[in-house]
Amino acid sequence: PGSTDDYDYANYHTLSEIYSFIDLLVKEKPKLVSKVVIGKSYEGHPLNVLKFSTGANRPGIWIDTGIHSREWVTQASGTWFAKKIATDFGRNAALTAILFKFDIFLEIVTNPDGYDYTHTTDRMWRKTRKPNSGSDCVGVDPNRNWDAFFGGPGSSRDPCSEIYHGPYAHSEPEVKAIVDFVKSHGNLKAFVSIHSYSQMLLYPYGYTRTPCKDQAELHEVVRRAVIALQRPYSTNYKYGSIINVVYEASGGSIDWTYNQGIKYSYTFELRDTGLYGFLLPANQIIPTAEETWLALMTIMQHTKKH
Ligand SMILES: O=C(NO)N[C@@H](Cc1ccccc1)C(=O)O
Ligand SMILES: [Zn+2]
Repeated sequence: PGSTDDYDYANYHTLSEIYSFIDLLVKEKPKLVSKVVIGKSYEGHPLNVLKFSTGANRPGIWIDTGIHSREWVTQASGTWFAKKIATDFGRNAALTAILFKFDIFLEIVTNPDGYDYTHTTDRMWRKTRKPNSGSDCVGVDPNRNWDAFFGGPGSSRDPCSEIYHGPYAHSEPEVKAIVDFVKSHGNLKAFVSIHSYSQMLLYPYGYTRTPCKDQAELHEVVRRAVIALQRPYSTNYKYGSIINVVYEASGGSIDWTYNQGIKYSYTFELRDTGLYGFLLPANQIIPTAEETWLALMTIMQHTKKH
């Protein structure tokens, strides 16, 4: 399309269509939006991060979608978030205030090789697409590859497993690129990783039942975020720590970011609760993105106040 106004937010798109959207948004809003390439995927696709910034040396808020490639409503929601931020800046007081205090970094296609593969070959692909030496099975679970109790329970050493943790922590270029970005930026105040499905809003830890030190505060934030999310379409979310609400999982991204000192580390599990699962109908993209945005605004406003 000639403009991001004409992009079809109510449909799923290919990798190249999303890359074109990203470049178009940067072209339309050069003062607010820029593209930061934080690395390359195994197959050589650029790891594109949209940066929304109103000035230099701001603390940052990170949002990633699509780390698991089959979770298509997340990349679609990420695209909608990008347009929402660009549209609301200067119009919505709360979002404008957030952007005067924080940069927002949004990685829409966090696993491009896997995403392309779900379009061409296997719609249900979850992992990266790097071959595993000594195995016919391809790919590592990018949400088990982080240096947070790496290789622990709730991950697998079997390259054929959907939760294979990889040969070593940060072995996957898609993960290493974010790790390096987080470390080099050095001033991220919130880190949100968006998955589907189950309708849950989660905070650390996944690898231990020991409550994280900020558990009370994080729980209060997600409680309020879920209430905000519920308003438009009465979508009900469960919330709490990963291990309590979902299952034990080691090597997860937000456990690592939390241990890096990024207190406001959260994972979303978007719609639905299993009726369609990963194959969520396209007509639910916009409602899902709209309700999720309300929860994200709650999280970002809390981050701004503390
Ligand atoms: O993949 C999904 N849902 O998409 N479930 C997540 C659950 C989770 C979330 C956060 C940290 C660890 C584990 C997973 O990676 O297994
Ligand atoms: Zn996932």
